[in-house]
Amino acid sequence: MITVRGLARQFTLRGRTVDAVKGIDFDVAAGELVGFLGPNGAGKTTTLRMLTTLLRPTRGSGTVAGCDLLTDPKGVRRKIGYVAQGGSTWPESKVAEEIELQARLYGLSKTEARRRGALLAERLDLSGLDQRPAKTLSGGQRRRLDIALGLVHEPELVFLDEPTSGLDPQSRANLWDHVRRMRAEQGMTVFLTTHYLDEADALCDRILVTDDGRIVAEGTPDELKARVAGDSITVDVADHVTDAAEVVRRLPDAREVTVVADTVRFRVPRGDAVLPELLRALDGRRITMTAVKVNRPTLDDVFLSLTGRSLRDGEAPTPALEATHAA
Ligand SMILES: Nc1ncnc2c1ncn2[C@@H]1O[C@H](COP(=O)(O)OP(=O)(O)OP(=O)(O)O)[C@@H](O)[C@H]1O
Repeated sequence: MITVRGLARQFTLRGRTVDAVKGIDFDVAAGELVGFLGPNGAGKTTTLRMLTTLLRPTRGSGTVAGCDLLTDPKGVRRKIGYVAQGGSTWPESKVAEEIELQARLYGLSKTEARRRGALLAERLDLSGLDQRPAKTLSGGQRRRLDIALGLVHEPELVFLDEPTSGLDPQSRANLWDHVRRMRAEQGMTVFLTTHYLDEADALCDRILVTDDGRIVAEGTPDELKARVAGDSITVDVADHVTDAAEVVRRLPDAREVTVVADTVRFRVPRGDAVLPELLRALDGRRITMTAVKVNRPTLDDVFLSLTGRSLRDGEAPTPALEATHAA
């Protein structure tokens, strides 16, 4: 459904060149729900804008829904749906009017526009709201209306840019249910961008992990997590964090030791087995531990082990201690 080779985009702003996307390759099969996961500025929106023909690539090639990105952009646009970050509703228009108008813009008859509007409203839980002006909807309802507008012409492939950005946890989970159901009922292919780890984990069949304009890993959430062998341990200390990191580095099989503020993080094959020795060693150096946590691998660990940075909070580890291996 999507094939992309060497896709790149450069911007020039006030004499400065930014390589937003640095030559990426990937494929998406029909019916897949694929997530493009990465931190702010990784190049997700730029990639999406190229795939939806809103932005011309500087280099590379691709086909989207069977049409060539460079030579047949109109063909691509006819076959896809695109739900942008900001949405595109008129604040004063009523929900049903908005959906029907969008359907009419795609050339559907009045009757067909009404039929599809009613169907989408029902599928996206908007039926009771069809006479409400868009400006009175909640954030979650608004996003569902945006999705309805992107699906009105029954595309075989839909692009969602950060679909749950700014929503509260309950509305996000609710939107995931809707996306899953729409995909199952309509057999659509879905390609979405997100910087939420839980969203990628819960929703996507496959994830492309991106950073700084490149794809750094891809796989199912489980495959990606399986790459990061072992548990992650986080130790908070009251003081002497550098000494605590030294203690950790001497533990058998400890790796990826990083320090942020008063916290030492590292990875070992079995977290529970190493704790007694860790406690003894810290005690021996008179270092006061204030908290300790043992976690199974997450997608954030995958990102951390690939890039040395956390996707969750953008924090940078202390460079001197980055990825230090046990002596
Ligand atoms: N029109 C533009 N002119 C100059 N630089 C741009 C332009 N659009 C994007 N960039 C730069 O390209 C890089 C990638 O931006 P992009 O918006 O694609 O990232 P993103 O992963 O979607 O981030 P976010 O999650 O914040 O939306 C950033 O450094 C951004 O500042």
